[in-house]
Amino acid sequence: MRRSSSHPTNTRRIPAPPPHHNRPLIYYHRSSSSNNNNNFPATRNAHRLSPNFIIDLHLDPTIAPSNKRPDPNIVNSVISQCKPTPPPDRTIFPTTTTSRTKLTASLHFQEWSHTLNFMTALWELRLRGAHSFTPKLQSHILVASDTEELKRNLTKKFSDYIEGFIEGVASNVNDDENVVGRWQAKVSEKSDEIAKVTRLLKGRNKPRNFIELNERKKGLMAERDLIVKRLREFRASMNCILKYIEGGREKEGERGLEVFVFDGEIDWERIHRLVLREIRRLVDGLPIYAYRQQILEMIHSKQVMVLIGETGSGKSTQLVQFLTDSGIAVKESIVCTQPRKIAAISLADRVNEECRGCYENSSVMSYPTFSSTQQFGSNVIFMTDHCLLQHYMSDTTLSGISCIIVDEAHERSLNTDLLLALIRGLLCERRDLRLVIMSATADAKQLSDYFYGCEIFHVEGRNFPVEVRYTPSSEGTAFDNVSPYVHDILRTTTEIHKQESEGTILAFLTSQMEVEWACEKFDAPSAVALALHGKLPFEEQSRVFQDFDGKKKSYICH
Ligand SMILES: Nc1ncnc2c1ncn2[C@@H]1O[C@H](COP(=O)(O)OP(=O)(O)OP(=O)(O)O)[C@@H](O)[C@H]1O
Repeated sequence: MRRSSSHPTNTRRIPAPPPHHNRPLIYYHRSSSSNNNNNFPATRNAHRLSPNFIIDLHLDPTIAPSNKRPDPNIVNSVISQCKPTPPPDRTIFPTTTTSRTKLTASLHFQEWSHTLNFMTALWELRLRGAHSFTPKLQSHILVASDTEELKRNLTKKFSDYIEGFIEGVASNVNDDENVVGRWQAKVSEKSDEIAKVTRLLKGRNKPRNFIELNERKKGLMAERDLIVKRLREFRASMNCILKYIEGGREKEGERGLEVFVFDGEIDWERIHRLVLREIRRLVDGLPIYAYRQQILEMIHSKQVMVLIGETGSGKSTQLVQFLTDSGIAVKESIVCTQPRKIAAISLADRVNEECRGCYENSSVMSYPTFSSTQQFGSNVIFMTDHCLLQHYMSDTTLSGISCIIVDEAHERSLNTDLLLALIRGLLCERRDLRLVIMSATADAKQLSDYFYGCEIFHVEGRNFPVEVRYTPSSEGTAFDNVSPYVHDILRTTTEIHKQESEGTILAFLTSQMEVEWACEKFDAPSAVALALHGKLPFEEQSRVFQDFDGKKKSYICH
């Protein structure tokens, strides 16, 4: 039978804890140079007890800048919100924060029941968005049933939280978080519109109106289908997490390929990050998200596939994450090649940002240039196709790689084509190696024919309204040694910046000289012009990602 809150079997029992305080006692760790090297103020030593349990509160260093000492008031406010749970016997704030994960405070307890309540309350508050600390338990008295009890409590909290999202009811999530509810409302809205258009189609229409209405209906149905698919993906992922934390419980319906493969003890911090990333994916609504399970099923069952999706559909940033989550990179790396260094670096940065806390540190890397010392130790590596070719030269089996994604295949550069030809030869030798050829516009049939008639998967994209504006050309011939059209582009770019309060402009010119001239002449107080062409050194190219005091940007490209 479950024993009461104390631990009668504890032979190291120390003096009884002080009565519970209304407010926690607060101590600061002293530096090691202090005369009193026991870390507690001498006057308080009477209260000092070796704690049976410690809850360390860690803060993600990416949330709190590393040079800033955590504010004790924030911790105290969190502690006060954990009421009616008894507060810790002692709270200690470290004075230095050098670790990668910031230790913000240590909460000391003597009683297991108080520790359990506190841990549960802390996680509940975090799930409600009240704080960003990760509570980590240190137990000086190891009792197996304690661990089980804590796991049961946290499983219940997390299950309620996740089920709140799945159902799309705001019982456990607030209105802002009720993203499923909002998308479901959108599905109903689209269905109503479809019904309205269907009624109009049944009436008398001129042929032109009929065609327009029919097109509108098709568009609405495609939009609704995409939302329904995204919701299905979201539920599949949430069910997968639920199944894991609840120890293999099958959820009714919606069984498909496991989108997450879990291993070992539950890491609650990671689970929370995964849930938050799924919510973000649902909110962002990238088209590829709607096809995640279909794509994964194809990649897991076939060795090669061609993936075609419109620009911005999420191919480069999402596919590597889907594959990592589904377990393809457990032992070996997924390599995604890019034709340009800047793309390899910026994609790695972006993916790292999106999946912060979902994988181990250094799980996503970029190798923009080749080095013979490079290892395939990360889950995902973005590299230039040239870099992968160099690796092939030193190891023609490409050991350490489980999946190669050749991105931007339509560019058909010498490196890309050579790489594809070499991988084609390797596929017969390494039956475990998978290849995905990705592009927005490549000739999919040609690529499929070359790769033994492999499957082609199309990701239907989102359409955005495009407004075409014609600018009357400047009269006369070239002046200032540049063509009149460059003056026109400069004038139009400046005008758009004056009219629009936000947004970035991409302008394409035909030579490096024109780009440099345009950047020099660009003059709009609220914006900066940044050159982007292949001959720029990498540091200069990277300027496009910098922030210029919140000013809008124009990328003048060649
Ligand atoms: N560095 C970034 N900063 C902000 N948003 C980004 C960044 N990179 C990508 N995104 C967002 O992610 C979305 C998907 O980008 P991604 O590169 O995965 O698309 P894609 O289908 O590979 O496009 P393309 O065919 O042009 O390579 C973009 O529409 C954009 O909203």
